[in-house]
Order: sequence, then structure tokens, then C-alpha cells
Amino acid sequence: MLKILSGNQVKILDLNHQQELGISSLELMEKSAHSFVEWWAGQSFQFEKAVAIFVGSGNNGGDGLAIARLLSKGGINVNVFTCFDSEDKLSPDTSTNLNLLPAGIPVESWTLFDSSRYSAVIDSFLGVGLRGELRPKAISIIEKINSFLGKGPIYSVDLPSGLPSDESLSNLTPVVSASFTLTFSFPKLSLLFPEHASVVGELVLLDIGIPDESHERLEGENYYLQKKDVIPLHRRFHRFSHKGDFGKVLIWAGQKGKMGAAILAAKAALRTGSGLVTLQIPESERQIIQIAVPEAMCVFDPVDSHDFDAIALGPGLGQKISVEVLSSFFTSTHCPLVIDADGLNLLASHPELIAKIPKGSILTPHLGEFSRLFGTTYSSHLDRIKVGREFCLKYELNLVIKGANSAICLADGRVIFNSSGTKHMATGGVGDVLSGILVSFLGQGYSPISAVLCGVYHHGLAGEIAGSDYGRSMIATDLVEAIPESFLALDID
Ligand SMILES: NC(=O)C1=CN([C@@H]2O[C@H](COP(=O)(O)OP(=O)(O)OC[C@H]3O[C@@H](n4cnc5c(N)ncnc54)[C@H](OP(=O)(O)O)[C@@H]3O)[C@@H](O)[C@H]2O)[C@H](O)CC1
Ligand SMILES: [K+]
Repeated sequence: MLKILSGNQVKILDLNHQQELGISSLELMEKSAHSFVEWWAGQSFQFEKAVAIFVGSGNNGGDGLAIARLLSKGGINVNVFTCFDSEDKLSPDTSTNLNLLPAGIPVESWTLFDSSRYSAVIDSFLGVGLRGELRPKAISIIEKINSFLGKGPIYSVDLPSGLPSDESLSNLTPVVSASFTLTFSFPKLSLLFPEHASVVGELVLLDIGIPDESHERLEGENYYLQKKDVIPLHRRFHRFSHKGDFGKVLIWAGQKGKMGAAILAAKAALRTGSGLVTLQIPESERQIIQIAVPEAMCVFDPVDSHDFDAIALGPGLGQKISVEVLSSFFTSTHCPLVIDADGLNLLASHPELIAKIPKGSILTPHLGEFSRLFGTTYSSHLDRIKVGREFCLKYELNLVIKGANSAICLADGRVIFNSSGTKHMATGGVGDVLSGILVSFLGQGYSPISAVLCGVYHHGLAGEIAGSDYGRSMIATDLVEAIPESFLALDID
């Protein structure tokens, strides 16, 4: 799995890579520029006017100069806008790239940029080298770049200029508001925070040939979950496998008027491959379940939890369950649980029960549920993750902080950011689907860590698949129906 390093570690990463493979920093910059231009070529852009490229004096600016040369070579009309006072301020590789720029490319001061004359802007002013408060001139440059907003796309190189790589900003005013951020080697941590979504735009990770192992050798507990990581975690079944091998799961969910949550969770568990799904629901609501999900069984009284391989608790449940019932359920249950929605709200009201939850269980709060569970509203994702991580280490639980790039805090102290998903998943019932997917993997004998990684990744991928068909019209049922395609995309049968 790809480790997410800090901005300060980028220089060490590059140096190690250079020493091991004999690649110079200039060659690495060239690779970065090539990866950007290859991505660009795959987008089939049709721009009528020129592309403006803002370049700073550090290596982020050097990337921009190399990109300018390569785009121009490919027939694209580019103008370079320099964000430095004198050439002796340039980093050595940036200076080399300025000298390599073909004579025909106009090079002007950033002050002369007229937003009406360009079709697109590339922002390679500041990258991971930003330190401390932005100086006034840098703020003016960022405002100049942002004067292009509404006139065309802004492509930020590595980071939107002004965004620190590892901090959470409460005020995003002096930050470039990118349409796309194309980040090299690993996603910088701050690109994954919900409070920065408006300046990051679409996030694209570009490979510049530094292997995952080189990242792994450096300190850090944050990781980025990708398709290649998830494939080997799946259990393989054979032709003699029977429905018992695929697990017996219980979903304790639903109340009058909220049976949709129970239906979505049950359907998701079945589509993820559960052999037997039982719903624990109020008896008055049984008909809707038997009609909507004929494959599922229903029970109406508390059951013996030993009969199940995994249990999900919470979707549409309401909060009428007594603390005594919940306490004895946790104490008598030994299989891992998935706790969501009202299950989390019950825990928020009775935090003394948290220590009784079976180890390895998975809690899946969205940001609102997270605030209730931890008793504070966090505006900084960095703070949220820190608290979540300590919680998981203390109680040996796993936590999925849901959202774009869901952050998964594992019981072993790692924090894993998911790469799959789409903005179209922000619709009712999508969380219930995740509960069903997770309990299904747990029931199939996956370890809690494999279950949470596979589950969160599939959920996002199914969302992408359904989103590509339905766009903003996507509903949670479409996501359930896309689960089979997400298995096909990973070649899991
Ligand atoms: N492995 C990789 O990912 C590679 C990434 N590359 C690119 O390199 C940059 C990092 O380059 P670096 O030279 O370390 O730093 P930057 O270009 O991001 O920033 C340096 C400039 O920032 C100015 N600065 C710093 N702090 C401030 C501030 N508070 N206000 C205003 N300006 C600031 C600094 O100016 P000084 O006057 O302080 O020197 C520099 O101008 C990375 O992001 C990638 O894009 C490599 O190309 C290949 C490998
Ligand atoms: K930048």
C-alpha cells in the first residue's frame, strides 16, 4: 500500500531514489512533467486560446517550465508567467528548465496576466516547499491566478498553490482554487481533507516511477488504498464451496418508516456474496422485507448471536433500545460487528458501552455521527483523524470516517485513505449499503482489516460505476446494483 509521506519527506524520498537508481533530480522533474503531459494528452482537450503557466522559483516552478516545453512540443500554445523577481533565486533544476524553454514561448511577469486571453491555467507556483504564512506578494499572485475562476479550468501541479501539504486550513482565501490537482508520487495529506475540497477539485495521482517500497521505508502511519491493494485481500472460493462458507450474517435494523435502510443493507450483503442473511426487525414490518428482499429471512425477537458469523447493528434502527439490552448484546457476542447510524447514536448516548464492543468491530460514522460519538464538532480533519486513531488503538476497533476519500482508522494504528468513490454518492441510503457490504465480508471469514479495506473500496467503486451511468440522479439502489460490476472490475469471481 502506498504510504502518504509529509511534504518534508519528499526531498528524502527523491534523494534515496536518486541514489538507488542513479536518477538525477532533473530527470525526476522531467518524469513528473511527462506524467502530467501524458495525462493531459488523454483528456482530448480542445482549447481555442493559449494555456497560461504560472511558475515559481522552486522545483514546483521547474515542473511547470518542463510542462510548458513538452506541451509546446505537442503543438499547444503556451505562455509562461514568472512569479519570481530574479533568475538567481531559482532552484538549480528550475534554472536548467528555464534555459531549456524554446525561444518562441512568451515569458512574462505574473503581473501582466490578462485572464481574458487564455483558455486554461496551469498553476506551478508553489508545491510542498511552502513554509509558514504566505508572504504578501505570494497572496497577490494567488489572487491573480484565481482571477481566472469562471473563465476556464485551473490545473494545479502537485498542490493548489498556497495549500500546505500537511495542515488543515480554516481559511482558504489565499489558496488557488483548482479544477484539477495533479499530484506526484503520493497524494499529499491535505488534498484528502473535506475542508479543502473546494480548492483541490478533482484529484489525480500521477506515478513518477518511485515504487511503493521506497515510500514504505520512511516514517508515517498514513496510507492510500488503491485497486492493486484490495485484489489480493479477497478470499477465493471453489466449486465445492456451499452457502455456509459464504457466511451467516444478521442485520439488526429498521423501524416503522425506516425499513428502507434495512432493505438496502440486506440487498448489499447479498450482492457482496453472503450465503445467508437474516434481518432482526419489528414483526409489524415483516411484509415489506419479504416482498423487497425474498432472499432474506426475518426474526422478531432477540436471537442467539452465536448463530452468526458477523452482525450489523444500526441502519434505521431508532434509539429505543435500552442500555441493558445493548450491554448484554455486546457482552454475549463474540463475532465482529458493524455499527452504523442509530447504533452509533446509541453509543454516543452511552459511551460506557464502547469498551464492551467485540474487538475488531467496525464503526462507520459520517462526519455528523463522528461529532456526536466524540462529543465535539471538528473543523479540522487532521484533529478528527488524530482522535479517531487514538480511539481505535485504545479499544482495538476499526473506524471508517465516511466521506470523499473515507479515512479508515485501523485497530493497528494505521490510517488508510480510500481512493475510490464519486461526488454522486452523497445521497440517502448509501451508508446503509456500506454496512451491508462490510458485514458480508466479515461473515465470509475476512479478517476485520481485510473486510474494512475491501468493503470501503468496493463501496466507492460501485459508486463510481453507478455514478458513470446515472450521474447526479444516482440513488443508493443503483449502488447496490453496481456491486456485481465492481467485483468484475477487480476480476473477483
Ligand atoms: N518526488 C516528487 O514528488 C517530486 C516533486 N517535484 C516537485 O518539487 C516540488 C517541491 O519543490 P521545492 O523546491 O522543494 O518547493 P516548492 O517549489 O514547492 O516551493 C519553494 C518556493 O516556495 C517559496 N515559498 C516558501 N514558503 C513561502 C511563503 N511562506 N510565502 C511565499 N513563498 C514561499 C519559496 O520561496 P523562498 O523565497 O522562500 O525560497 C520557493 O520559491 C513539489 O511540490 C513538486 O512539484 C520535483 O519536480 C520532482 C520530484
Ligand atoms: K502548485
